[in-house]
Amino acid sequence: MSDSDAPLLRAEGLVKTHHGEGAPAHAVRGVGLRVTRGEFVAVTGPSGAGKSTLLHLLGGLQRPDEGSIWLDGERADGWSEARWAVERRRRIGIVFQFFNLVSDLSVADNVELPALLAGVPPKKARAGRRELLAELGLEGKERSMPRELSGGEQQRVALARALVNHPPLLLADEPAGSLDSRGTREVMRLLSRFHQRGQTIVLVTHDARLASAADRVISFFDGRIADDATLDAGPPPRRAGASGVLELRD
Ligand SMILES: Nc1ncnc2c1ncn2[C@@H]1O[C@H](COP(=O)(O)OP(=O)(O)OP(=O)(O)O)[C@@H](O)[C@H]1O
Repeated sequence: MSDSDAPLLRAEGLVKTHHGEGAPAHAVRGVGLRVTRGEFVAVTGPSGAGKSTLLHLLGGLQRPDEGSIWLDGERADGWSEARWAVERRRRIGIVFQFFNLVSDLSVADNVELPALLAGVPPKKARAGRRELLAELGLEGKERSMPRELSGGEQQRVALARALVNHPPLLLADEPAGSLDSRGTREVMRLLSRFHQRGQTIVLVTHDARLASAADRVISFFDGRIADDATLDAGPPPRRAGASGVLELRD
């Protein structure tokens, strides 16, 4: 159930300690966060600060030791694995640094899969996949396998897969972390474009340039929020072209 007055995402008092082989890693040490609909929030900070752990908690990929998470006003931290899996198909799209595409499925099948798993009729899933891949400049690559694509192309496929069910929330974990500067610019441009259309985004990155695409930057340090700043709005996100018609800014 959706509560339109609630922030799209809210977390309170999140704590997560990893117990590996060495000393416990106190990755997230008491974090509260609210993300409203339409925001583009970047979480930046040095390596090991706990950014990815935070994102994994917000997407239900890891469980907090303490604290609570609400999605659309609904308490989410008690959800089962199965429920989180359903919600990651419907309401939370995620992109990762290393794309995590299914290597033995074609580009088309990778993108269609979450739609089919969510119960979208095959014809509609196909149409959604076609539209997104065309929009992302991948219409000629539908039958390709992920290994036949460049890193930048694979990340665009991953973005299409994350957005095929039109989730209100997109989480991105270092989406340009394994790309060259051209790929990074492309990811930045695409995230900005989807944000301009109203997509809510939480982006984890240590790349200040990528973070500058966001309208709010949270600095994460040693498992805590050190700073939370709304950036200048800058130029308006849409401008009138020569025809007077509003165009997306690239
Ligand atoms: N699965 C895990 N098991 C044990 N320790 C972990 C695990 N995941 C993360 N850590 C530790 O938790 C701390 C925070 O890691 P995390 O990956 O969240 O930081 P980060 O800010 O995303 O770093 P980076 O920018 O390098 O990805 C680090 O000390 C890391 O070594």
